[in-house]
Amino acid sequence: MEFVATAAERDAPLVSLRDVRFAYGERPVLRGIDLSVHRGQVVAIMGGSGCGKTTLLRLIGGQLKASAGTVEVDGRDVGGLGRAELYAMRRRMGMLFQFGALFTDMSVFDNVAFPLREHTDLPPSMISDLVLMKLQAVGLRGAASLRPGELSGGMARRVALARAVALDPMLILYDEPFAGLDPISLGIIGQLIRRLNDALGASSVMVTHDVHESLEIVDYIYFVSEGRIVAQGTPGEIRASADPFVHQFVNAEADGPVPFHYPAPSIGSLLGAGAA
Ligand SMILES: Nc1ncnc2c1ncn2[C@@H]1O[C@H](COP(=O)(O)OP(=O)(O)OP(=O)(O)O)[C@@H](O)[C@H]1O
Repeated sequence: MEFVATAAERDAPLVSLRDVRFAYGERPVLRGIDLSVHRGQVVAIMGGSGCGKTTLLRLIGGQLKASAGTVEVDGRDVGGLGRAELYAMRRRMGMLFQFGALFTDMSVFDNVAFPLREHTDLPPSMISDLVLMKLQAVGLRGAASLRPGELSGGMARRVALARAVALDPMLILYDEPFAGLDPISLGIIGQLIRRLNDALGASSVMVTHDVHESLEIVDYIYFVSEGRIVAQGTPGEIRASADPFVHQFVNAEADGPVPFHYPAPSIGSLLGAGAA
């Protein structure tokens, strides 16, 4: 039977988090997150170190389960999926992990072919065509036979991008896609993230510290602090915002609402503790 999406289903967000809470053991990390990613959008999640951004991506990707609240992707409650359903859902998600994490003992070609070989029964000739198309899309068709060790950091990130979109995902999750890149590579990766998203008709969620690059390419930004969304808006709204949080991020200020120190007892109490 042919499945025809209703207008309401087409307009519903592809990703929807409602009052999501999560703790590692006793330690609460997310304290009630509401967030939506509409179809076709590229959305950035920003926040200080350790505020729970990667945890949010893992919840959307189904690697973690929320302690409370719901995480829906394409109308399905990710936390309620069985193993086989989750596997099928993940096949429709592309993931770019921190620093790309290519397989160093495989060629560029084999790295990009990996998800196709894992998840499909396509014949080698078709896999080859698809891999070369993805490498062409990131400008690296000529580098197919190289090993990751022979690539610059920016090139390696582009290969990781090609691998993340090898299966034409509906949703692409990026964890710090700009980390460690020089300014030119950073611009190239930003443009590729936008272009691949639009060419594939996908949606993207990107965890990043890079506010300036993000403002150039995303449709919407969420700022997370202490487990909550503290600010959100389109790039235009963020640029015009007088919110102290947003201001601290946009201007890369060390002092502001985002604490510099990991929570700890006062140094005075610790220094005094050893005194006789
Ligand atoms: N497996 C784990 N077990 C226990 N605590 C964890 C685990 N993973 C992360 N944490 C803690 O949960 C908090 C949120 O971690 P998370 O990686 O989501 O933050 P982040 O915002 O992505 O940080 P960064 O920007 O520094 O990568 C951190 O304080 C971290 O120490």
